[in-house]
Amino acid sequence: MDTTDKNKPAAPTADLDEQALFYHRYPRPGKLEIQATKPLGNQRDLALAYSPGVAAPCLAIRDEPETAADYTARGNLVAVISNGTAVLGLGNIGPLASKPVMEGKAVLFKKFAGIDVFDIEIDAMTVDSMVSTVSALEPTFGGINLEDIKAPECFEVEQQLRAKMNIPVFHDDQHGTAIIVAAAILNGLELAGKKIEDVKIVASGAGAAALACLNLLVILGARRENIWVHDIEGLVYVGREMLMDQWKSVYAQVSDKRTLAESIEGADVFLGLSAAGVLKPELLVQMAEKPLIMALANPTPEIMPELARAARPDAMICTGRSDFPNQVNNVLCFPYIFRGALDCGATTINEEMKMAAVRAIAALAREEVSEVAARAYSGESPTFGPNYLIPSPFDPRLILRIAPAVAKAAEESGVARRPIADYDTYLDQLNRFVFRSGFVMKPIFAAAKKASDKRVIFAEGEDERVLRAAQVLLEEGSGKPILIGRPHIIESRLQRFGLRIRPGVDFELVNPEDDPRYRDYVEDYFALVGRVGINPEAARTIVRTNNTVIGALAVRRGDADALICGVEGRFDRHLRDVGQIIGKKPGVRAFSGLSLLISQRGAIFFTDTFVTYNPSAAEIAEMTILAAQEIRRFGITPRAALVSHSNFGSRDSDSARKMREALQLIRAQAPELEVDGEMQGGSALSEALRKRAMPDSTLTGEANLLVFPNLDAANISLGIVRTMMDALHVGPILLGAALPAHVLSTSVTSRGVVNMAALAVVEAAQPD
Ligand SMILES: NC(=O)C1=CN([C@@H]2O[C@H](COP(=O)(O)OP(=O)(O)OC[C@H]3O[C@@H](n4cnc5c(N)ncnc54)[C@H](OP(=O)(O)O)[C@@H]3O)[C@@H](O)[C@H]2O)C=CC1
Ligand SMILES: CC(=O)C(=O)O
Ligand SMILES: [Mg+2]
Repeated sequence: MDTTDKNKPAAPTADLDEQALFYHRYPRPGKLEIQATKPLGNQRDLALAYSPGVAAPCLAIRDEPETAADYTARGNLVAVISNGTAVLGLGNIGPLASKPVMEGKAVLFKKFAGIDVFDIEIDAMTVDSMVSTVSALEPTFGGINLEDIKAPECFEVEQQLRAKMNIPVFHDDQHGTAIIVAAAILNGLELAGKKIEDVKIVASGAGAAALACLNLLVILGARRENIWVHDIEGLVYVGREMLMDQWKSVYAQVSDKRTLAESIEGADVFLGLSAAGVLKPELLVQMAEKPLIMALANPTPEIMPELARAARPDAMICTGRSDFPNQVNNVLCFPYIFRGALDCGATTINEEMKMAAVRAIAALAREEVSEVAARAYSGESPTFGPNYLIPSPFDPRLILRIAPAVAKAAEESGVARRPIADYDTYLDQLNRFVFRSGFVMKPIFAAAKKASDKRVIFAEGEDERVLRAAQVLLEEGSGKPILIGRPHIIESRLQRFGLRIRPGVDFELVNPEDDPRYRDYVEDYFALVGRVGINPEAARTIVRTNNTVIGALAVRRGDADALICGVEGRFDRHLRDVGQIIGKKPGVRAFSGLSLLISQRGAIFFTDTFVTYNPSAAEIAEMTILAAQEIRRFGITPRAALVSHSNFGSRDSDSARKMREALQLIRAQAPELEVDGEMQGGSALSEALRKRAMPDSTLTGEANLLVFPNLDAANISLGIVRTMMDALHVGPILLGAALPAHVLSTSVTSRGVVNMAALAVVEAAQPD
C-alpha cells in the first residue's frame, strides 16, 4: 500500500527540529522499506520463490546449515537491536522512541557498506530478557549490532550473547566508539608531540561508550593511574559506594578530589561521553598545552566547539556531530567492521579485528583527502592537522581500507569461516560498491595501465577536479598527465588540496603565458584558421589565452597523445576548436557524442547526446557504427536499437523514415553489428515487448546502445534517466575525431575526469 502523504505541506526552512520532523514524515513515514531482489512476475516465479519451489533451499539448509549464506539474505543481514535505555544522550526514552535512531543506523549500514538491516526495538529491560530475546534471533541474522543499551547492563548483555551466539555480536556504543576515539587520539597526540603512555586523560561519563574507549586506550598504552573518570556522582574514587560497579571500579583513583573541576588540571585529553554542557569553558584553562577536547555526547556535546576554541585557541576539538570538523562518531566504523566480518564469515568481532580498524582509520587521515571527502567538508580540502584528525564519514576510502583490514585480521586470528580468497578481487568488489563505474570501466583501466606512457594534455590544468584526477592517473599508472595552467596557481592549489604530485617532477606543465614552443604553435594555428576569419594578431592572442587551442595543437603536433577539455566553459566552443585543429577522421561526416550511464541496473550507452542537432540518416548510421566500435573497447558486445516514437513502421513520419533508412545503411556498412529499428524505447529494452511487435527482430535481449533520432531526444532522455536512476555518467565520449580528444561537461567530477582520461589513453594506444 502506498502510504505516501498526498497532502504534503511545504518543507520548513529554519528550525532543525522542524526540518527533522518533516524529513521523517514525508513523503512517507520513516526512513526504510524492504525490497524484493528477485522478480515475481509470473506463475513460474511464484512456484520458485514460494511453494512448492522454496522447499528445495529449505531442505538444503536443513542438511547443511552453512548454505543459508547461499540461499537466503542472512549473510548480509544485520540486526540493529535496542531496548531504548540510553538513546544517544537522551537517556532512557524506551524502545519505541528509539526507533528513529535504529532506522537511522540501518540507513547508514546500507548506504555506507551495502549491508541490509532489520531494526529491532525490544521491550526487554533486564539482562536475562535481553539475552534470551536476542539470542533467539540467531537463525535470522549474519550479525548483531547492539545499540543504545545503558551501562552497566550492556556489558553483561554483550558478554553473555558473545558466549552464546556463533555470529558477530558488537555493541556499537562501546566498540564502534572506542575504535574511532582511539584513532583520533592517536593522531591528535602525534600532532601534539605527546606519547599515550604519558598523557593524563579525564573522562566525563562512565557508561558503555566511555569505559569501552578507556579500555581500548589502556590496551594502546595509556596508564590507568593517568585516567580520571567522572559520572553523575563526580569522580570515580576508591571507597566510593554510590553508583559503583565492577566495570567502573577498574578506574577508581586513590584521591580526595571529587569533581571534574578539581581533577582536570594538567589534563592532555578530555573524553566526554556523558551529557550536554558538562564541560565549562573556565575549566579548560587548567588543561595542559595543546589539549585534545573530545566532546562526544549526542546530539549536544559536553562543550560547544566555539566556546572551547575561545577558551583554548591551541586545543584540538572533536564532537560527534556532522556540522563541525573532526566528527568522531561510530558511523566511521561500524558499517565497515561488519562489512569485513560478514564477507569473511567471521564468527565474532575480536580484539585483533578492532585494532586493525583503529590502525586503518588513523592511517587514512594522513593520506590526501579524496574529492568526495572534500565535498563532505563543504568544498574545503583539509590536510592532516588539528581540524582534520580523522576522515569524513563520507570518505569513500573508509570501506576500502577498513573492511579488508578487518577481514584479514579475522583470518589471521582464526575466526574467519570463509576467508577472502583473493584480496585484489575483494578490493575490486568494494571499489565497485563505492565507484559504480568500477566494473564497466575495469577493462579500460586495465588497458590504460599497459599504455601508461601515453600523454594526456588537460586544457583546464588549474581546475581542482583535474588536479585530483592527475594524481589518480599517476598513482594508478594509467597515463602521463600534462597540465596547461599558470605554475603559481597550480602549485598553490596542489598545496591547498593536500596533493602530493609536483610539476616538473611528476608531470609536465605547460605555462600558456610563457612556453618556448609558442611561435611554432601560432604558426600552426594560423595555417589552420587563417582562412576562417582569424588574422595573425588574433591567432597570437588565442594561442596565449585559449587552453583548448593549445592542447589541441599539442596533440596535432605530437607533443601529447590525447586531449581532455571542457571542464570549464561552453561545450560548443571547445568542440569548435577541436574541430578546427584536430579535425575529423578521414571519411567521417560528423562528430557525435556517446554517453555511458552506469546505474544499479547496469550499463547503457546513448548517442548522439551532445553534438548534432538533427542528424541525417547517413550520419545516424555513421554514429551507430562509431559508437559500436567504441563500446567494444569496454569488452562489451554492442546491441543497438534505433529508437523512435514509431515501432517497426507503425508511423510514417519523417523521423521514423529516417531511422528506417539508417538501419538499411548500417546493415550494408556493418553487417556484423547486432542492430534493429526503428522501435520504441520499451521495445529496445524488453525483448518480450519487441517480439510482440516484431517476432523476427534481429536484435536479441536488452539493447545496450540506444541511438536517438535527434539531439533533443537523446539529451533529454540522458538527463532524465541519469537523474531518476541516480546513474553515473561517463562521457560525453567524442566520436569521429582524427586523434583522441574529449570535450567533457562542466558538471563532471574528478572521478569522471579520470574515467575519460583513461579512455583517451586507451584510444591513443589502440587507434582503430
Ligand atoms: N560520538 C559517538 O560516536 C558516540 C557518542 N555517544 C554519546 O555518549 C553519551 C553516553 O552514551 P552511552 O555511554 O551509550 O550511555 P550510558 O548511559 O551507558 O552512559 C552515560 C554515562 O554518562 C554519565 N552522565 C550522564 N549525565 C552526566 C553528567 N551530567 N555529568 C557526568 N556524567 C554524566 C552517566 O553517569 P551515571 O551512570 O552515573 O548516570 C553514565 O556514566 C551519549 O551522549 C551518547 O550520545 C555514545 C556512543 C557513541
Ligand atoms: C553515535 C551513537 O551511537 C550515539 O550517540 O549513541
Ligand atoms: Mg549509540
